[in-house]
Amino acid sequence: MLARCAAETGAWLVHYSTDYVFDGSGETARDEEAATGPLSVYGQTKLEGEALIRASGCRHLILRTSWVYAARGGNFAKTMLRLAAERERLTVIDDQIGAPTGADLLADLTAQMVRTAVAQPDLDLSGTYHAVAGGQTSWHGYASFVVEQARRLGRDLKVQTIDPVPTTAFPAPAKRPLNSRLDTTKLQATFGLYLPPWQQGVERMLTEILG
Ligand SMILES: NC(=O)C1=CN([C@@H]2O[C@H](COP(=O)(O)OP(=O)(O)OC[C@H]3O[C@@H](n4cnc5c(N)ncnc54)[C@H](OP(=O)(O)O)[C@@H]3O)[C@@H](O)[C@H]2O)C=CC1
Ligand SMILES: Cc1cn([C@H]2C[C@H](O)[C@@H](COP(=O)(O)OP(=O)(O)O[C@H]3O[C@@H](C)C(=O)[C@@H](O)[C@H]3O)O2)c(=O)[nH]c1=O
Repeated sequence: MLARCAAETGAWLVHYSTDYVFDGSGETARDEEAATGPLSVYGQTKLEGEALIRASGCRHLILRTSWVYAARGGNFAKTMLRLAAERERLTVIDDQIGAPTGADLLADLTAQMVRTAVAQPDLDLSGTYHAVAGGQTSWHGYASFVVEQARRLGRDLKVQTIDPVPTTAFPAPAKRPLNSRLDTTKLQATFGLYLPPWQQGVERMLTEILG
């Protein structure tokens, strides 16, 4: 419906999509042209949303992102902080690889992209872009970084050990992709934007909530 309205009025539509549109095979970063293959209903419906937007003919920016966090609301980092305060031992998956991405970074990117797209209609910047922070890690690497930084910021945590475990040790009703690496070359080259390493944004969020 939003896409139809945007097509009728000539408005731009910004849509946030996900790494979960892919099947997570392999070990290299996927670009926007890579074949999709969602493993879950969530990924499938996100992919269908993308397709409907493209088919509507509206001008759009589809931003595929991953592992989103913010200072407000719930997220994986906050779950880890809570569990690390309660328990001596955590077990965290180390074979799913991706990039934690801050909602603030996404907001900045979106603002810049919309400004450029609207100012230069002849360039036809409508399309799909991978939008994640730089670098990569596992959920285990992410959790370890959060605990280390929280301690640096003076938080007293009970946790002594963070055990790395494979996905198979963490049964979940919805399957998650193992490889969530997204190649952001297109976004950076098209809009001249820099994507900082994921640690920078996570550090900033922790300083905001703990500092
Ligand atoms: N979290 C992640 O790691 C990732 C998320 N995304 C995408 O980002 C988007 C946001 O995800 P996330 O922040 O995790 O989701 P949340 O569930 O945390 O937030 C969804 C927000 O949408 C609002 N909302 C839901 N339904 C409606 C509706 N019918 N009308 C108006 N508002 C509505 C909710 O309002 P209320 O609080 O009032 O219910 C809530 O504020 C989704 O499209 C998701 O697919 C993509 C990649 C990664
Ligand atoms: C709580 C916990 C989770 N985990 C694992 C399970 C899971 O694979 C991973 C992250 O858990 P979450 O439930 O936060 O993950 P999840 O909700 O699947 O996160 C995803 O959300 C959707 C919206 C997206 O689009 C994705 O990009 C991604 O961010 O951490 C552990 O290994 N140990 C733990 O103690």
